[in-house]
Amino acid sequence: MIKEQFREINRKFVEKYEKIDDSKEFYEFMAKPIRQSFRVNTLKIDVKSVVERLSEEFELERVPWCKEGFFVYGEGITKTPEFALGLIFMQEASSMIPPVVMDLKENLFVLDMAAAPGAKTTQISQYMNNTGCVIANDVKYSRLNILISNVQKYGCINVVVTEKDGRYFGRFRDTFDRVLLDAPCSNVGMIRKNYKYLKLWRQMEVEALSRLQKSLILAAYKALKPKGVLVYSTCTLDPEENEEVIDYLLYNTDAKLEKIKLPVKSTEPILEFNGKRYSEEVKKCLRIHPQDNDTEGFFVAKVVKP
Ligand SMILES: C[S@@+](CC[C@H](N)C(=O)[O-])C[C@H]1O[C@@H](n2cnc3c(N)ncnc32)[C@H](O)[C@@H]1O
Repeated sequence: MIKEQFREINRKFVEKYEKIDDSKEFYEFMAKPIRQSFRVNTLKIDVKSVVERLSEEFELERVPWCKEGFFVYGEGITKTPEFALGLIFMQEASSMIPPVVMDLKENLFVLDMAAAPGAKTTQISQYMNNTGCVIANDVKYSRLNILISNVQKYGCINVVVTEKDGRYFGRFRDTFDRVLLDAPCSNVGMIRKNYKYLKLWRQMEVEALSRLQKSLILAAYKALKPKGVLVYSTCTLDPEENEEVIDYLLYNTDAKLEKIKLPVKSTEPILEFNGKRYSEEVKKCLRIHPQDNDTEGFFVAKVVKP
């Protein structure tokens, strides 16, 4: 049984996840290899042309919640000229959601607080049609090369890359029209991609990340303009890194949550965990378990500033 295999690798993980999702499907999908998907880069080409050409070689299936997104079946998509030329970006389907719900349009001032390697930065730039300005920031010098090379490869001329701790941006009060905090997290959603994330998972690390995420989201909210939109996302399923972070923001600021309406299946957000009760408002967040849509596990919250 898959759960028992998981237990052999990381007993504490299974003990905790018995309280989050103990279904057979959860473990089945956690062990199943992830489907490949890509997003068409409409800064360089239209969706129809790419789909027509790639359909000669691959079976494609639309991602229901992202009109430029496709699942791809068959080997070799990263060996195609489309990939080499930056016409498609290999991106996990659930990770396409945050830019889709940011209400992006031309000429906005946007902060992508934790941006490397740039999947969402390039998607944001694309939705702004290369206008306005996107500050794509990451704290890790070693990850900036890949961020910069993706920005160049995908033809994003409205992006400026910075190397700061995300909390630095809190000083720019009421500045950005949109902020994305795609936070560093314990990567439980990525276990499907690589079992190393199961081996590496530690509750102590989850708690440390939760503290970091709370300070990052507070800075992100400070930097947001009134009437602006802040999107918070993680690719993990631990409530301390998801609902608890959003509950913390709601408790400490005047932030409001907006319900995310997309054609995507989801799991009820968690309202109470280990004796901590969260605001009922967190019901508006999107908690995606791997079996919901056969994707990575993912969490998204859409916040607005009055
Ligand atoms: C989930 S990844 C971001 C993925 C990226 N948004 C994308 O779509 O390609 C989280 C990122 O947060 C960065 N990070 C970690 N701590 C940070 C901090 N204090 N401030 C800013 N970025 C941070 C990591 O280096 C990592 O690149």
